[in-house]
Amino acid sequence: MSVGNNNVGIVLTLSVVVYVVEIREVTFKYSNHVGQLGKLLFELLSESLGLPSNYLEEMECAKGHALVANYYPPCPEPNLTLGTSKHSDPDFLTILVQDQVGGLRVLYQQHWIDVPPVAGALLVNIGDLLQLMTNDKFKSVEHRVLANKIDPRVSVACFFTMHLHQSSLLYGPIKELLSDENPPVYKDILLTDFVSHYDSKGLDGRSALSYFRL
Ligand SMILES: O=C(O)CCC(=O)C(=O)O
Ligand SMILES: [Fe+2]
Repeated sequence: MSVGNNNVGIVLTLSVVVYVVEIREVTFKYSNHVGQLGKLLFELLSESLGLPSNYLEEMECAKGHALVANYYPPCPEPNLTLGTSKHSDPDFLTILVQDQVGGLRVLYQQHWIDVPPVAGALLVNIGDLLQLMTNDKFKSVEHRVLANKIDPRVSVACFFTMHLHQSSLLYGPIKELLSDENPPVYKDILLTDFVSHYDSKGLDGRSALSYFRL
């Protein structure tokens, strides 16, 4: 190999390293910001339930989050490919940023409704665990993603979840929300119960929550 080629090799390697470091920094910053936003949302959600504003944070709902980047290659026949199949998120809350391509749909009254991308907007989904804690007051929406015929699509989901942490807390319908008219419809569970059921069930299109109904 000539000296010239070596130089090109070194420049390319350096560019890749700089690029990877930049991606790491951007990801780290985004993770911090979205984590703060999650904390604020849990405060507002606690208040909207008539609970002290730190209630959901005390329940460790904001303690852990995981970022997942999704890439959907284009497909000439979107109906013949999976995209993301029907599911509800197995977490407390999800904050999603999607690009301008579209394809996300939510199930509302047995109909699939498009969620059109709005520039600069974040999308917030209630997850299964918050549905369980609120005794069905908040709903973990079922959704899916169709691939686009022409354009690739990218989204980044931030899942507020304790899947990656150990927690000995019990999660069940919040006692302060229960009454004779609103008895608990779910068992109290450990997060490990939820995670092992979710993992063993697989992506079969059915909610993991029904397993924990009383
Ligand atoms: O790509 C999207 O818009 C949503 C992806 C999703 O539902 C998920 O990762 O749980
Ligand atoms: Fe999802």
